Amino acid sequence: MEVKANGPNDESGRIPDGPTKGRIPDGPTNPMVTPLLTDLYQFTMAYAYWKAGKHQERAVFDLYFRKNPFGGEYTVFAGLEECIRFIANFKFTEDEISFIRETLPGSCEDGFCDYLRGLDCSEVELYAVPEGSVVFPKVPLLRIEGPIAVVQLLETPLLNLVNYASLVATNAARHRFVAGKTKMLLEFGLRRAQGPDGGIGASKYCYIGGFDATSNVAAGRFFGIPLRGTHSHAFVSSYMSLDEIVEKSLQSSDGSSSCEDFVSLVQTWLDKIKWSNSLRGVFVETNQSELAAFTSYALAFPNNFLALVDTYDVIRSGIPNFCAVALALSDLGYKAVGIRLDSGDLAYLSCEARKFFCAIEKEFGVPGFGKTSITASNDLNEETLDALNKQGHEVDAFGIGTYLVTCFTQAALGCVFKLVEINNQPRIKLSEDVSKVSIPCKKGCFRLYGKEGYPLVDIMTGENEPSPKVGERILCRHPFNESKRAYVVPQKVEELLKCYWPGISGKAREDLPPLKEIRERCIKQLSKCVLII
Ligand SMILES: Nc1ncnc2c1ncn2[C@@H]1O[C@H](COP(=O)(O)OP(=O)(O)OP(=O)(O)O)[C@@H](O)[C@H]1O
Ligand SMILES: O=P(O)(O)OC[C@H]1O[C@H](OP(=O)(O)OP(=O)(O)O)[C@H](O)[C@@H]1O
Ligand SMILES: O=C(O)c1cccnc1
Ligand SMILES: [Mg+2]
Repeated sequence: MEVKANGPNDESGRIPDGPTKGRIPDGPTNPMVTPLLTDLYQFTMAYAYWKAGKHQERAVFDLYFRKNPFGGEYTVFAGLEECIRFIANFKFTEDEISFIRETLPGSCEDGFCDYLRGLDCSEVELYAVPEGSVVFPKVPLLRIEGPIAVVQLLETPLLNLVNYASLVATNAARHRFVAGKTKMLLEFGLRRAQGPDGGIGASKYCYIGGFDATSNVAAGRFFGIPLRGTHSHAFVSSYMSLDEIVEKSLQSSDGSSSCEDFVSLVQTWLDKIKWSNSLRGVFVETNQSELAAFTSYALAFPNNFLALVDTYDVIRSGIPNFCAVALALSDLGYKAVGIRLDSGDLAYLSCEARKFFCAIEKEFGVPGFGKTSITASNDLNEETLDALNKQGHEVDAFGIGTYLVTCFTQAALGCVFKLVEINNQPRIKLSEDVSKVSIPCKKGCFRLYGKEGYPLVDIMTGENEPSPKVGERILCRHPFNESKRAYVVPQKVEELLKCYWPGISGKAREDLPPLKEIRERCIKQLSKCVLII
């Protein structure tokens, strides 16, 4: 079979949405993902297998995790597309083979280099749970079967591609759960992420986990994730006074007229607000450099005016200044987007901002002004979101960075890759810690659904055991806890492991869906699971 070298199929170099049926998937998104992105011991074992003439023995490995992260009850599986891109394009370059020859401790026979030269994943079969699925401990996310030496080489990269992806997608899903369905969630983590791949991966997998958009421009381009952003404190503090604004004219939104001095219009509005019945006394003099920054930003983006209002004083300066600019825009037919709060008591300030907006709507008869959007950011995480909910707040969108992308509360998911069968013989890894004992045999994995269409339980069966059947009672036993067992009569049985890489077996291959579909799967599954947790 023909296997393509790393790199996208698309000649423009763009990463397309997802490979179509029958086509060799493009190479990994990150060009550092090569056959050398593995641990040295995979190569020493591969060499020893080869030397012993054992390398072609057919092995089955399961990739799974042992415990849900963040002390939670579920995990979102992510990273599959990158795994398939990797194995579909698995091929050593001459340079890589030379490096391995020099690197292996002691001697490395030429025959092994010839073996590596001819190696690809055509004899490998990879079955997986669809990406974006809600998954549970011990049930394989991937089942990889093939000649033991090559599958051994895949262990580390597959774990690398699945572990963080699933962890951060789960973290995103948890933030979504606390924030609620109606809030806009923005991933702002690139500056705090663990390097470029951590940043790109976080943006992609937080989107799968239910975030709406990212500030990461590269991720927007690679994956088509919606891009959103505001501006920073630097933009505000870079201005000194309104005199700095030289080009003051602004056309109305329908192009029918032009305001020659938008700055004066803003000042007039600020005065009107200051002396209005309902807002008189709320503020005295606002910060004029902040007003200059807002005015200037509005002149640049009259259709997308969003202001960061906490550089000096949110209530006495930021909000009145924002409203003056927004009302001036409104005179010209534009609708301001909203504000961002990045410090202080976000619950209190968001409520005060909402009151101010509602007062403006009433006072000046601007329909919809009370609903002006409020974005909050600054070290947000599950706990702070929960605290804000409990206090009551008026935030419409949350921008979340550090805690989300670094998975601050749990460093790794802890997926493992275990040999469960070789030459059709089961294999087990024993441990004093019973939760670490591997579950032997090549398995079938099924999700059983109840009457209302809700998932009840995931069950693993030996490959040669009969599969669960709709309407037939089946005993489901916990693998390590004898007392946990239940009879289930499934109303629907879903086979969890699907063939994503058939090698040369001739089996049908599942399509890799576009990112949006993966995200929809995740959101749909979580809406069913979280109800019953
Ligand atoms: N009402 C609230 N309830 C619970 N946590 C909140 C609330 N408002 C803000 N927070 C959180 O409290 C923390 C405040 O942090 P910190 O004191 O470092 O920031 P700040 O002083 O407001 O802003 P900065 O230092 O960035 O100017 C942040 O994690 C923020 O998300
Ligand atoms: O707080 P996070 O969840 O990581 O979200 C991203 C943060 O990045 C930006 O500012 P930055 O933190 O760089 O500067 P600041 O702390 O002065 O706001 C932004 O204003 C957020 O505060
Ligand atoms: O656009 C923003 O407001 C933004 C982007 C990244 C980090 N903090 C904020
Ligand atoms: Mg910050």
